[in-house]
Amino acid sequence: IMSLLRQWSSRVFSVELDARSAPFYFAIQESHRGEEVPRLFRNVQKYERCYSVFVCSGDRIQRAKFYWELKDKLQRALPPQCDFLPMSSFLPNVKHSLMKGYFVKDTSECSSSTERVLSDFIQNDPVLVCSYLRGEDGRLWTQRLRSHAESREVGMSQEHYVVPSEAPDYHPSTLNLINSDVFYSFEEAYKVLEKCGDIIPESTAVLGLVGQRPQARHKPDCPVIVIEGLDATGKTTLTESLRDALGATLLRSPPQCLSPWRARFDQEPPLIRRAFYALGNYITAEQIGQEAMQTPVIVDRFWHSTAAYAIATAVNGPVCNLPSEGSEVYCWPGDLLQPSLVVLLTLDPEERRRRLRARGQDKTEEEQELDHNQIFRLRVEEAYQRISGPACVTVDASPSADQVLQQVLLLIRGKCHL
Ligand SMILES: Nc1ncnc2c1ncn2[C@@H]1O[C@H](COP(=O)(O)OP(=O)(O)O)[C@@H](O)[C@H]1O
Ligand SMILES: Nc1ccn([C@H]2C[C@H](O)[C@@H](COP(=O)(O)OP(=O)(O)O)O2)c(=O)n1
Repeated sequence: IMSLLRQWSSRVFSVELDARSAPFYFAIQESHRGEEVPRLFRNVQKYERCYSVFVCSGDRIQRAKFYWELKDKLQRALPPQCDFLPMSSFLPNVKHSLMKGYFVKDTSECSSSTERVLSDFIQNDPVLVCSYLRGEDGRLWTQRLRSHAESREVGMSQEHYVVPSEAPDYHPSTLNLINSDVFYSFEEAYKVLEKCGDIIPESTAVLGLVGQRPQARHKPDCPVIVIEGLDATGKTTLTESLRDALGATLLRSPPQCLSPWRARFDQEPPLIRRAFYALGNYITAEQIGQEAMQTPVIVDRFWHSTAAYAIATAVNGPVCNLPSEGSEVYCWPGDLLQPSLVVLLTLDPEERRRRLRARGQDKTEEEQELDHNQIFRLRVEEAYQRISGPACVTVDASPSADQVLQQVLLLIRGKCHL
């Protein structure tokens, strides 16, 4: 926390207004050089007060857990007139420098209850709280940092001016992706679940199924074909037909043996949830290695799904916020079995919705969000297509099931000499 406070004034702050617009960026500095007030603050009404709350200490599991619960905690404790916007603090373009929090706009008539709640948070929780204060002339804004450690930190109780800042080259939410949202080795994912043992007892059972480390990666004897795509694009239909047409073995990721724990890990923050899915791929890889000694193997979802959903969830806003094409974020893990072919089924949103309705099944929360949030769906699809080593081959899934099957069989025969 001390080193964090030392570099506080080099940090940039961003506040997300909604999924479609660019965030507001601002910085803080000791003296004012006549800069304009950032737009975020120009919109603040006279009677509103603003704060930000960041999670600042604990190990990374504790920080992830605390941030995951923070909005609910704040919402329960603060007056109902408070609005919350997702906020970040980061060192521009410096990996792993992202801290997450919330920007709170308080429109209640009296500030005392909000102040009391925030003081309690500062005393009892691993948070840093900033208050934003409007200067006498109504134009300048200052940020005052308050934390449990403040009394011990010289200089941090002083106020800093809030000034506009340019958008960084990399969207802040891309800074912490590696080994927090997407895992590039068995070891990194394993470590996360190992550290969760005391707070999530189910982790131990999962680690028991995973084994110690993946077998040395060797090229399977028979072709391994992965089918990817959003929910209801026709993966189940196609993978079952491929199994029958090729006399293949059908596997899926996460594997069947993890299904008792999937719902449990779906409730956890991304760090833990994504580590669970990453380990699922290594279990499936083990099964693929076994089966592909005898028959071709068809796999329903694999690493493309794990990485694409993780990246698209971690990065907010329009597709241009994603890490650019060619970024290391899209590279296949060095220790994970590589399929011979990955097919991505795509479908226009209207037809996908029709198939979802026709199936009439319950959807995962994330899939419901896909329905509501067109931009999220676009991010997932774009991330799918940026992953390399192996890259996916896109197939339009709107023709009849048999036509899609024939098209994919052609691809397989071309690529895998079956
Ligand atoms: N090519 C297709 N044309 C029309 N309907 C399809 C096609 N493929 C699948 N379906 C139907 O769409 C729904 C979703 O397909 P499914 O294979 O379960 O998708 P997923 O496994 O990707 O979620 C099912 O009701 C299925 O019968
Ligand atoms: N190999 C996999 C498979 C799924 N996931 C994650 C990605 C999404 O959060 C969900 C999507 O799973 P969902 O159950 O909706 O998909 P299906 O209905 O099985 O097609 O699972 C993953 O991370 N890695």
